[in-house]
Amino acid sequence: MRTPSIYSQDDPLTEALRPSENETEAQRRERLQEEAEARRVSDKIDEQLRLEKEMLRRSRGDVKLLLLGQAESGKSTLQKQFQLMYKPHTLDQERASWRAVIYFNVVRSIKHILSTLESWDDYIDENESGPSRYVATGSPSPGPSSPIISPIVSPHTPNGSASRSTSPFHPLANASSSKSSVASLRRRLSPLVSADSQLADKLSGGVAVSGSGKGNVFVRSGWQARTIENALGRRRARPSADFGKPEEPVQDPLIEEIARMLEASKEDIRELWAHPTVRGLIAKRRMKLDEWAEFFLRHIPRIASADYIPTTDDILHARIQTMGVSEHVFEVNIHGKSVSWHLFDVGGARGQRHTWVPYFDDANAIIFVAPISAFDQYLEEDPRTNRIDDSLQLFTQICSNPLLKNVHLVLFLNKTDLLRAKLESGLKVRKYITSFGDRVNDYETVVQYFRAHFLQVHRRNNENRRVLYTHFTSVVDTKATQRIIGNVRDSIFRGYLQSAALV
Ligand SMILES: Nc1nc2c(ncn2[C@@H]2O[C@H](COP(=O)(O)OP(=O)(O)OP(=O)(O)O)[C@@H](O)[C@H]2O)c(=O)[nH]1
Ligand SMILES: [Mg+2]
Repeated sequence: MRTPSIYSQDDPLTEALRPSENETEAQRRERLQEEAEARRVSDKIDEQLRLEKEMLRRSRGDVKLLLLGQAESGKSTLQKQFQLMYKPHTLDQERASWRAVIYFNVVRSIKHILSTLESWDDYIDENESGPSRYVATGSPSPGPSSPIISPIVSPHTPNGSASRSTSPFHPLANASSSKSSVASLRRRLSPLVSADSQLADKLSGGVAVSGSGKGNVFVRSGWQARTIENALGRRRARPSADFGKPEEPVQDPLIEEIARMLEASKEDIRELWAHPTVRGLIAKRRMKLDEWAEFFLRHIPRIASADYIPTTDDILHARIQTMGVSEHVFEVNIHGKSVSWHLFDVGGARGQRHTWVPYFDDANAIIFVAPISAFDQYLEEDPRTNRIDDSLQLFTQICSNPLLKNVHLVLFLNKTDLLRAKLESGLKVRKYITSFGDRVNDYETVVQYFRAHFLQVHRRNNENRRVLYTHFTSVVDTKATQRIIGNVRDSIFRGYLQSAALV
């Protein structure tokens, strides 16, 4: 009896390949061997096809969520909140790496304070006097083309410091007694300040990015593992029982040196921060500090201590610009079913926005983050453009983009904590946005005013009659943000199931 063969009875090819009647025993063994090999290869191909199909099916089931918005709007901070919610142990593992970013934020802030003080000192030396009106430096600028709101052109120079005012209310006018103390603080802090560029190089891997604003440091996805640990070429071995515990601080020589300098300068930094001249400049808004600068300088005794490990709150306040697009994957449990969510956190500066487009094709949802505290701020990349107006223009582009017409759209009107603080400190919206007019300058009126502008943009660019979900947020507030993330997750998933049912 013949050994079962892979050849079928009715197939013409099989018929052609059928072994001859007078096949020898050796030929038969060889043929069976070849058939077994062919079967093995065929099974392997089948298995590969099956796996590919399964992967395709699974990837079709994944949710792709883009975080969009201008630079400093809070996208990466929101991403950290997702990480905290769905992969908290990974934040613990990278906790020590954030020390370098926070040191960098502190050093840059001190540098900014000292250089602003220097520019006012120069003014004092020149001993000018004149009308108390801000004048924008550089060539006269017409402002952005067709703004959506009516912002006033920036009164500030691109580096964020006020242009030289000739105000008789000069904040240093009565501060000559503290002037020498500023000079000695500057001298004592100069070694720390000059470490700024080395720190920047360490974080960015020496990559300078043009056309993206401040000249701040950009980092690519996964920098925590690459830049700090790989720079050392080693990672501290940990017993497996320690898995998931906070990472041991990595002994990077530069970071340790800066930690030492910070500890030695702790008192000087505290003194500089509390200095009446600095207080005066800040109160009179002649010195504008980044939000994170205020947060970290307030906590300097803790941050400058030798055994400092960043808290979760510190990590949420740390500032580092995103370069390109970085993907974060989370397993999200919905109704007992685990679904992979791919979160794409993008760089929001103008020079980075072209990198978003390849991700538009298969996005399911967008969270557009707009910082509504920024009504008195201007783009670093283009100091003529009011930041709220830039957000509205960007939101118009997103709402009207044909590639995104079926995407579930969520709007975060963010930094409401900072907005509230600005309004409470007496800052007037109409000073920066003339169309605000004589409305009441309180929190509720202002947030509804900005919300109405975003809703109007959406209404005017809404052929598909999709719903816009809006939330007032402060994404550094973990408890409130996690509740909102829960809501957003459910609404995105409902929208996602509906669109899947239509396919
Ligand atoms: N107080 C306060 N600070 C916030 C809020 N959202 C973000 N921040 C801070 O604002 C800074 C900028 O936030 P990021 O999340 O880095 O901004 P981004 O949108 O990712 O910026 P790019 O990566 O440049 O596009 C960080 O220092 C955050 O801690 C908020 O709601 N309130
Ligand atoms: Mg970012």
